[in-house]
Amino acid sequence: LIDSDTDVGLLVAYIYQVWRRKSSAMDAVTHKLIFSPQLRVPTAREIWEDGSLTAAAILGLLTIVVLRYVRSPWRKVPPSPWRLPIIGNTLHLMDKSWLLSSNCKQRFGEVMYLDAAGQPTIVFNSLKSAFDLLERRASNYSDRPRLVMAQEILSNGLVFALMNYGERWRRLRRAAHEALSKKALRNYHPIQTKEATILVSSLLMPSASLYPDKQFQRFAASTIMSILYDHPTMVSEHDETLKMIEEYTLRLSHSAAPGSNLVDIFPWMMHIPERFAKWKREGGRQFHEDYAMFRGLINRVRVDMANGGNRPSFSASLIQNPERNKLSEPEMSFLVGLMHAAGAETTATTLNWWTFAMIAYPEKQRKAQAELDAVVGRDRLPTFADAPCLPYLSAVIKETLRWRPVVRFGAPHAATEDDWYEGLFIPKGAICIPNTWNCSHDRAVFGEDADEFRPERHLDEHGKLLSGPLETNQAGHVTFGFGRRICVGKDLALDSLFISDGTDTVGDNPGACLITRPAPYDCVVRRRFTGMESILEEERERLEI
Ligand code: HEM
Repeated sequence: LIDSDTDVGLLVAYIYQVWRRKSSAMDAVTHKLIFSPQLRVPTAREIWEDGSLTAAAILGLLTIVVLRYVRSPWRKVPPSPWRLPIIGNTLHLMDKSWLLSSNCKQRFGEVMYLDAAGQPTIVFNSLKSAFDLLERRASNYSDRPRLVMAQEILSNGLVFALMNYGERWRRLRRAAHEALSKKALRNYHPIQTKEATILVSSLLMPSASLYPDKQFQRFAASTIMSILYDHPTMVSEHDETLKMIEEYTLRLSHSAAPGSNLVDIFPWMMHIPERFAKWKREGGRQFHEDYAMFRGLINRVRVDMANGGNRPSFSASLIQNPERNKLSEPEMSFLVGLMHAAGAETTATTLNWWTFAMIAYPEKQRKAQAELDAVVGRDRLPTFADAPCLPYLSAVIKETLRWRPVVRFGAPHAATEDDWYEGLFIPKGAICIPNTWNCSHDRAVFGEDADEFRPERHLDEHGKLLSGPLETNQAGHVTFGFGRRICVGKDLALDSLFISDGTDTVGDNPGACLITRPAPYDCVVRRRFTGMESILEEERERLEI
């Protein structure tokens, strides 16, 4: 009979009454509630007039409150900084440099709790905690938090990366996974090789900017557009299609940023009729425009295929398997469109950090060049076939991704059910954010020199690339996220990074930065040996650039 805090409270009140042997009214209450629901419940007036009954009621209520407090799992949420009324820890969440500081981890530990205006939020500050939950208990941590503006209004629920964990996400993930499988990726190697040749040529041009970011942006955007839509190589960043897609990417990332829309803080605003909410009308109009753009791009591939074109592309592989993928037209259009948003900027910024690392650690640059000279020689450009023989270069890429992860905080996951981790309570619906920076600089995993750029940490004593835990999420690939929501374009990104590495770079180190992209730095790109131009020229002719 006694199976809740209320029952215990009632029992305490009843015992008190029996002890006082006074009130028959209290007997009536307990009898009614526990034994015989037909009995009459005393009125509030009767309780009020019977002094000892009032005392019993207060005692019962106090018992319930104390029990609820003592037993509440919320007392066991992870350590948390002080909170302000109403907004809770919102200011802490917005202070990214504080979240990234070692002070934050030292004070609040590996798993930290923040209350974002009533929304429970968990930050994972160590690789172990992020891995234990987001990866090992992935079935409970693969959902995404609700983003009303970015997902519901601007995208009609179609942004795959923001989708709730469920049937639709699974269907889209399977389709994306197949179109980006290792086998499918081989089809894109010629595109990546061609783009890498253009990149190296443009970096070596005397007019090239001192800060190579523009070239990296063009390379990444053009590569991904060719892979997605078989789009012709983009010679400049002023390409019209590219501009439209980049505007979409910007809109999506702005609208998904925390605190940028009132409707995300007060989701009830979603019920305001459109005629009173301009933001809703504008969002709906924008959705239709974006859909028309993405649909138009896919239709171009369809027309090309109907005319006998058989060049591989991400869109073509989705179009070819309509039965298997079971994707509707809007699902397909937004899935392909998202791939650009997710893959272009991330790849370009990683290349920028790679250049920065080569400048800051010239001895590592020399080592990678020595490996290239030994394996590839000086009379041709490296190819994908060389990759297995270039472990040091692969380690350099892994280390770049670890040392300066382009996304300092991984995409937020959400807990589907209440959970316990090492005695700490993680409530259902909590937003779970991996602090990628802290995870990839975790001294418990990477040692005391975690802040150093040291590609050797990914190699064994014979210079071979380590497999096992290092090959999985435990090291270089933390930057790609965790569990079932891990980046679906990871292998494609690694291929693009591999084929575009390997130029000679010197310059000034502006010091470590906290922001995602390095601050502009001076950099000179120069050829390492004579004859380089003619090799590039031959390659350009072969690839018909
Ligand atoms: C260096 C390059 C890249 C980095 C650092 C990166 C990083 C990430 C991260 C951190 C996530 C979130 C994972 C999580 O929720 O735990 C993610 C998800 C995703 N990435 Fe990437 N990414 C890169 C390149 C790419 C490329 C080239 C593509 C597409 C061709 C891509 C497509 C996606 C998609 C679609 C998702 C959403 C997955 C889902 O929610 O199920 N990414 N990426």
